[in-house]
Amino acid sequence: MSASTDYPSFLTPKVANENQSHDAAIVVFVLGGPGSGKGTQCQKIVEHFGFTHLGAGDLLQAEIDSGSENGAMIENFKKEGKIVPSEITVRLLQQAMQQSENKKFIIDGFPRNEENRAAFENIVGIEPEFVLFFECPEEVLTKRILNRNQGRVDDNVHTIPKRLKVYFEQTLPVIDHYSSKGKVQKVDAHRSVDEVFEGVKSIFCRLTK
Ligand SMILES: Nc1ncnc2c1ncn2[C@@H]1O[C@H](COP(=O)(O)OP(=O)(O)OP(=O)(O)O)[C@@H](O)[C@H]1O
Ligand SMILES: Nc1ccn([C@H]2C[C@H](O)[C@@H](COP(=O)(O)O)O2)c(=O)n1
Ligand SMILES: [Mg+2]
Repeated sequence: MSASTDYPSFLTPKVANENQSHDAAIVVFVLGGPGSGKGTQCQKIVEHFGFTHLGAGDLLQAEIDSGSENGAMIENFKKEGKIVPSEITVRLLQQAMQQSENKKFIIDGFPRNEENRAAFENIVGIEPEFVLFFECPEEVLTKRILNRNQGRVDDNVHTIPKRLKVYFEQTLPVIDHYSSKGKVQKVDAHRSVDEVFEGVKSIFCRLTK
């Protein structure tokens, strides 16, 4: 799969159920622990497969930066490693999807908990095509985050354990949910960026058959 115009067949818009029209969006959720490489790999997926990348955390950060009325509350949740109320995050995702001319989205860092998942289902009404899951040991996650150096308010020894706790207690059950529906595509993320992307590519290519 080389050019971004060379889309695999599963990306062709289709009618998933009676509530979805022919031009319904295609959604892939991207999950994994904090620092597992979701954002890094999403950039590469965009380049190779022509998706639009929507980072839930990035959209929330943009709300903070814009000085919106919810900004201070969102920043507090982020500092404490907590999940922002789903209605806010889902509305931001929905707006970004509606404003995009693309209909193929990788949604990174979402759904982080059961409330996120239910809100997306109720408000947006689209089931993910599949869920890409980056699996990585906890100690590697911590090292990567502490080395990230991007000035994030949550990349510190106070917040990292809280983020990991939320991941294990709230996000893994969401992954289990999709796993029980046969929708999870797991990738070993404890390898180099290029090796991880080889795994990602093979998943996209396999799903075209
Ligand atoms: N395969 C890899 N090997 C080593 N370092 C990596 C790898 N993938 C990403 N990194 C680095 O690890 C850090 C975290 O990566 P990234 O920001 O992509 O993770 P993330 O899953 O989006 O994290 P978060 O959930 O906190 O947003 C970055 O500094 C990135 O450059
Ligand atoms: N579905 C989401 C995604 C993110 N957040 C908040 C809490 C996270 O710690 C922070 C950063 O997200 P990341 O960039 O690590 O994906 O944003 C949330 O509340 N709900
Ligand atoms: Mg990220």
